[in-house]
Amino acid sequence: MDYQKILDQIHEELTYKDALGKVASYIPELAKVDPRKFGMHLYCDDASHFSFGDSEERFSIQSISKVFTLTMAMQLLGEDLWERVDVEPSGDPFNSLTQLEYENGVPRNPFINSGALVIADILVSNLQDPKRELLEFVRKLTGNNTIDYDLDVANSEKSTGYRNYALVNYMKALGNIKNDVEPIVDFYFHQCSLAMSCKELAQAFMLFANRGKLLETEEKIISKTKTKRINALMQTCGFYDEAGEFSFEVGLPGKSGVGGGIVAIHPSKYSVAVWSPLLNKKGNSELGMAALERLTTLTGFSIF
Ligand SMILES: NC(=O)CC[C@H](N)C(=O)O
Repeated sequence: MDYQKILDQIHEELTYKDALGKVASYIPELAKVDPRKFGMHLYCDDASHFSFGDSEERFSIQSISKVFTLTMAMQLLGEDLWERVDVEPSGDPFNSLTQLEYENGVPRNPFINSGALVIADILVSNLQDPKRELLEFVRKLTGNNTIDYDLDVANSEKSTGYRNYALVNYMKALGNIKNDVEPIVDFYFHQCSLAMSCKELAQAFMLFANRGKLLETEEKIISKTKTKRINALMQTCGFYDEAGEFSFEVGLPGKSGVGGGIVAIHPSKYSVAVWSPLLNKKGNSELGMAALERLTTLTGFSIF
């Protein structure tokens, strides 16, 4: 498969000029990002790399970080985790409060904000220094020790993160949060501020395309069963109330973030990341979704 040729075609076909989406502005620091940015990186299971555009420029990975924290929490708690968070698509926006009301404070899944905040609570309970351990985990997956939090983004979100504070407070009132509110949201805003490039995200997510092992060393990070479950959750819940649309158009497990990044994997073939900060109304990258639709159409392969 000539992946570079396919990526070049995608680069030629798609431009920010045709996109109707908008850069996220509810986190003030994200509003400063250049809307013309567009990059894509595909990492193949034979260790070859293919890319175009701004694929090596770091951006705020935002909700993509929820896959890393879920992986860490699954390692720590095993099956007990599912008593605190469910595994069903929400059909609601990522920051919705309403479902919690009639579902007793148990979030629908770990990829909506409420679910990720419960995961953050679990990591705060079980780890000495969760921010450092998350950083170490992501650095290990990428083999890159320069990956770090963007403190301007973390502080910016903290200053406007009323909904996330509300979600934690509400779940605490309903008994599904164990720690104080502040350390949980502090960890959550940091995880969302992780700055990574498409190349680094594709490297980090290869684990999920490679049955839980690092590609370079074959070191096992998580079991095949956990890998299967994380991929299933990305497939059904990775795009909030647009998870069906992403499955329909692209047909791969994936995860998006309001920084404009999307990562997807094709088990036993590749991991791929794309970045364009222009978001559609559901908070997913408009060009990113289009690029991945073209990828599975032009290659003729998806998981379906
Ligand atoms: N969908 C996202 O990427 C949302 C993450 C963002 N930090 C928030 O909590 O609102």
